[in-house]
Amino acid sequence: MALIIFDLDGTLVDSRPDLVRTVNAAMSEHGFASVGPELVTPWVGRGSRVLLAAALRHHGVDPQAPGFDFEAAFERFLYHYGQNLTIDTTLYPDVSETLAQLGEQGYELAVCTNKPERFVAPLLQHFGIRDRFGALLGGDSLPQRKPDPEPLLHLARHFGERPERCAMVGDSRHDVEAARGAGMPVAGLRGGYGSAEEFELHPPDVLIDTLAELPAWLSRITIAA
Ligand SMILES: O=C(O)COP(=O)(O)O
Ligand SMILES: [Mg+2]
Repeated sequence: MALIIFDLDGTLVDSRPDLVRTVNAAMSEHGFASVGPELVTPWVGRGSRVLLAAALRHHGVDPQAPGFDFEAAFERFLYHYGQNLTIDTTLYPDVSETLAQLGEQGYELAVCTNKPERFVAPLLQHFGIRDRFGALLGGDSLPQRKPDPEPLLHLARHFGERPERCAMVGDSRHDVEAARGAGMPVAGLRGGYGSAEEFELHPPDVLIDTLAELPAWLSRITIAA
């Protein structure tokens, strides 16, 4: 048995439109105008606090300024996040089929995302793929989050697997860095939220354009179920 760990945003789902909605709804409470996906996308990937802080900085607010109540702003941000979770978010092509195929092949599957934990199961449930995964980790589930390797190592321990018998699949450098730190092979999905240059600087073991390419890669490396 082997474990495949999936990133969520930019890997299983394209949540960009709803993340833009969330940012804009939260910023409108501070009186700021809407911004587009080209600005918001690079802010995503290191968790919601980093996303909110980037949005505030863009609008000229120092999130660490002594007079600014970041925790209150974050609570409102999470409220809007929950309200805008599945409006325009889509499942990427081939995701359902590939997860089903990998499950049938005997792989354990898990999600490791920097998205807040409370939104992970509802989002997967919305697309009917929640039950494919034996474990879900969000960005606030542990003290560490990607690119720290600990969440991946935590999942490996949870399933009783050695890291070299696990694999990571993600769309950003944070996924590659976390996998490298954990000693796990990693597949990089092109076309997610990470830029092409990111994968040049942080190359995964394989670059794929769709999850449908995963089973062939997995059968080539040594973690075969
Ligand atoms: O919420 C984020 O920062 C990104 O989440 P991801 O780790 O699923 O890409
Ligand atoms: Mg991602």
